Amino acid sequence: MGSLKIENIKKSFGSVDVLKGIDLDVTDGEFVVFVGPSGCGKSTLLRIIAGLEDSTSGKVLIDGDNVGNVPPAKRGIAMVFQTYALYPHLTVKNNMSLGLKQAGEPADEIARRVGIASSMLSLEPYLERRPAELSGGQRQRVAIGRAVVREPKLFLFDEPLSNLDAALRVNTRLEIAQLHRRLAATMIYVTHDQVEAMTLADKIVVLNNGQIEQVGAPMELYNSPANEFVAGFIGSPKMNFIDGGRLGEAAKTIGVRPEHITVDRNAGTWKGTVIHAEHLGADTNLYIDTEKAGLLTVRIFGVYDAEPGAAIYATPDPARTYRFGADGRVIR
Ligand SMILES: Nc1ncnc2c1ncn2[C@@H]1O[C@H](COP(=O)(O)OP(=O)(O)OP(=O)(O)O)[C@@H](O)[C@H]1O
Repeated sequence: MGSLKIENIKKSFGSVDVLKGIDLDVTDGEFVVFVGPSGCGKSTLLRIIAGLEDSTSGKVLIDGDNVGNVPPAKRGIAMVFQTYALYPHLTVKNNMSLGLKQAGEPADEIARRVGIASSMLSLEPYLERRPAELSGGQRQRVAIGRAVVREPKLFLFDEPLSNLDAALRVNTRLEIAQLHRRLAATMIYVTHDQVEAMTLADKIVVLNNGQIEQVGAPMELYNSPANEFVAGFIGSPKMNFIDGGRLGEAAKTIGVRPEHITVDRNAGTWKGTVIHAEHLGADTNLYIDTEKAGLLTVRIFGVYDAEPGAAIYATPDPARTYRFGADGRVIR
């Protein structure tokens, strides 16, 4: 079991309110990702769940028990950090077993759990190596393995992939997704990378400035963002925001994603000029300066040849256009 409930968690550092009342329910087995811009309070919230930081007020309940006075080691959680935090003088095997030895687990049980974890994470060839003899991706797998052997109620990941290069990030992301499926464990994962959030999460919690902006399944946030912040944060390239006044609309802002605009050389809604084309192979990102709607990013599937300076028309899909009020909330 590994359910988590967070009730009205607030945290201030001196006069700075870093978390302003967070409520959240995580059910057993769920993969929940905290995402948000730098400094929004993601790591602080994770550290409060782990017990590494005290909240100023509010409650954390794990499997229904208030863990306010329970030290980190007794909360049934295992945490994986960005920096791996491995012991440099211990072998991979001993890095993974140390916590269990300290907890007094019998040797055969330790061997069994290390065996399972190292096979799951393809670490068998490296068990006798020290961290310095491993690549960054392998080190992070050891750190994850060390968490797995503890069989925790809750896994907490604090930006575990951010020190890896792009290719390794994709591989390790896949491994974490598979691990979640195999263990059916509850995982809480912090990242500022919205692609990681979209691909891993059952449920995404979008944080901004110490508050939750929206909680929902990845496609729910993509299709039905509650407000301008979430609309702009989820999706890449970012949603285009156009001043409603420019378009003669009552809404303060009109939003349309780059992939929901089509282009044509001869006719369309907004006449403009190609500023730049980015050829990504599978898609093309076009930057178009339009008279009516200003600068737009348009994502076209496939190759699209467009010379800077060429005249072009952009047409938004009216069914995929969002309207936001002065308070930033979506108008339905
Ligand atoms: N010990 C501390 N003392 C004072 N301020 C702190 C402390 N720890 C964090 N903060 C501040 O709290 C805010 C939230 O920090 P936190 O690390 O939770 O953000 P984050 O969303 O995880 O950011 P990042 O993505 O950059 O890691 C920041 O403004 C940070 O400067």
